[in-house]
Amino acid sequence: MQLGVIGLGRMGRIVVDRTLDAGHDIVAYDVAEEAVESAAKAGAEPADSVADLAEKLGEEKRIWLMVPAGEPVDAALEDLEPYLDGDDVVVDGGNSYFEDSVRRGETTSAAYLDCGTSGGPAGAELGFSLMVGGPEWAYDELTPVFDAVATGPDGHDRMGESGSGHYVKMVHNGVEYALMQTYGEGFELLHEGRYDLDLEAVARTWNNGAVIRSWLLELCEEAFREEGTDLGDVADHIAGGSTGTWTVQEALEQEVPVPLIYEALSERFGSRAPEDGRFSRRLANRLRYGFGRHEVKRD
Ligand SMILES: NC(=O)C1=CN([C@@H]2O[C@H](COP(=O)(O)OP(=O)(O)OC[C@H]3O[C@@H](n4cnc5c(N)ncnc54)[C@H](O)[C@@H]3O)[C@@H](O)[C@H]2O)C=CC1
Ligand SMILES: O=C(CO)[C@H](O)[C@H](O)COP(=O)(O)O
Repeated sequence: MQLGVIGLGRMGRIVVDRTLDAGHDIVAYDVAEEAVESAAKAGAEPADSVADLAEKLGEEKRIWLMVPAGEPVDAALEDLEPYLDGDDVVVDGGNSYFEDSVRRGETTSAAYLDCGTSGGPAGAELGFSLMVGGPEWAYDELTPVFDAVATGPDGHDRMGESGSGHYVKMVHNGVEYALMQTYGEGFELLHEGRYDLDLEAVARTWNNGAVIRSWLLELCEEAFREEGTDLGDVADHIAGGSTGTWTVQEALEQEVPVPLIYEALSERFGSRAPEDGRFSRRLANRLRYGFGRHEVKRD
């Protein structure tokens, strides 16, 4: 299949590499020229604008957006719109707000798939977990691409109608915040508590057979190994927060209690006020590098 990929950063580049490896033909565009050059070196056909990308694609266009959520998605869709019709398919693989995706599904001429993507740059070799919303025929049509980008056929599924993919990913991120918070609290107690513990050894032991083993706990182990058991100069500051905020807003609207997700979100907001460093938040700061290659804020 021929696929256009717009947005060649940490995540989009993985979409390019994995689909090329699976034998698909890629046309690649990014506002950053060096990202396009690098994708071309890997085997993609370079495009120098969204219009150029659309013109290089055949009659039935299949396009994957992997740009930051919000205005960049609308900008790319506006440039694509003159080239699209109902036989085309556009996938938004970023962390877009689900109501934006519903709106875009209604206003874009192509079939629109909202695709929640999990696994992060650190999971590139394994492939991603993909949560897809939108028209069934478009999901079926893109299945060979989803097979390549995901861990395999079990790593993606159609969640339901338009918006449902990004809705599921939003809640996934709320869970991610709460898990990070609870690991942080446990390790903070162990760090401040009565024994002089090697936290890398604790995490490694837990990761081998314990009930609470997980990929995030493996990333805790990696953080202690690379930063030291006291996390060295990792700052008490957690960035991000948009998907967690949407999760809490939606929970309030649905009258579903989500106290753990709310507490995790408020810890992030609290971390941005000047105060004494909190160990749990410093660990969360470092874990975001582990799974997302987000910048580690340092003192
Ligand atoms: N990094 C992560 O762990 C994950 C990120 N995501 C989501 O995936 C999307 C992309 O994230 P990353 O790759 O991490 O971001 P990134 O910042 O590494 O890459 C974004 C790329 O989009 C390009 N870009 C921005 N505006 C553009 C436009 N109008 N036209 C063409 N290119 C444009 C930038 O030059 C950059 O190369 C975001 O929505 C993010 O929330 C989803 C899951 C995990
Ligand atoms: O979706 C992701 C992981 O699943 C991204 O890494 C996202 O950036 C995480 O959210 P935040 O930036 O609010 O920590």
